[in-house]
Amino acid sequence: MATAEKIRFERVTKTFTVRDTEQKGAMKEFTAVKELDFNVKEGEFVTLVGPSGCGKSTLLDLLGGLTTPTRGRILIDGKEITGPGLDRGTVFQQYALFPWKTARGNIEFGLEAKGVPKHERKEQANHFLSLVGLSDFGERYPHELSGGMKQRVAIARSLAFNPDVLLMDEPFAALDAQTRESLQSELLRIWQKTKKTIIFITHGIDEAVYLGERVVVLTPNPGMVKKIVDIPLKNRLEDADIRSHPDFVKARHEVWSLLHEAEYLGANI
Ligand SMILES: Nc1ncnc2c1ncn2[C@@H]1O[C@H](COP(=O)(O)OP(=O)(O)OP(=O)(O)O)[C@@H](O)[C@H]1O
Repeated sequence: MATAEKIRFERVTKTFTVRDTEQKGAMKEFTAVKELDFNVKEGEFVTLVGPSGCGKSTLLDLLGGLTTPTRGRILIDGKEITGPGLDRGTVFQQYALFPWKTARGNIEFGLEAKGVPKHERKEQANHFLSLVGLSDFGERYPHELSGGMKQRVAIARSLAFNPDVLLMDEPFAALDAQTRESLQSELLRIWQKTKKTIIFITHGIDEAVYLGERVVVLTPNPGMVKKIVDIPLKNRLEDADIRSHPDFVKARHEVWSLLHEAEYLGANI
């Protein structure tokens, strides 16, 4: 069971300078996320939901070290994030694979950059191809793979870097419903095997509840933590129809209700 603290958001606020549409030529401050203050435990799977524009990607950029907080700080293992690092891997909605490299080549690329010798690269690529169920597809190029397979390669590539934390930005949003469901359970399986800490952004309430041990619900404009909902679901993988289980239905309803409170009126969920 997860115990040690892995990530800590300390009153994190991010503002952007934007054009003031009411005053020609003037600029103003726009607060994307405000006073985020919560912790993620080592090995925990946390999902984040909120309406469009509530700052989910901003939060992930901050975690990835691509931008820095305007106020507050984010700590990983007690150390402040000051930039990108191999301790964090990101999987995006678009597969971002190199089209000129095979599935295996895409996975090996990160290992090569890390200076892993050739024979070890091959072994590790085999391991990760098998982990994502693509042992027979290593020599295929991205255009020869389905959307779900491409996303599996992207996950394998991120895992090959052996990051402590996996950041996932709506990774299954572009997939059809059936492929999405099968990748969700595959991701749970991978998480159980690898024990990574996962931060997963989604628009899907079902997805958030199915995957997350906790769901962080964000408010729109600015993005603040509305509530962190515990999802005490057991047997997610063993129960083929877990989404019909009363505990799932109850948790789903709680998140749904939060996202339909007054401040979300007019927001695009
Ligand atoms: N570089 C930037 N400059 C100015 N404003 C920005 C910048 N990046 C993001 N924003 C604004 O910050 C807010 C949060 O954006 P962000 O992309 O994080 O939202 P999101 O929750 O990921 O949205 P979606 O669910 O639609 O992907 C938005 O209002 C966006 O316009």
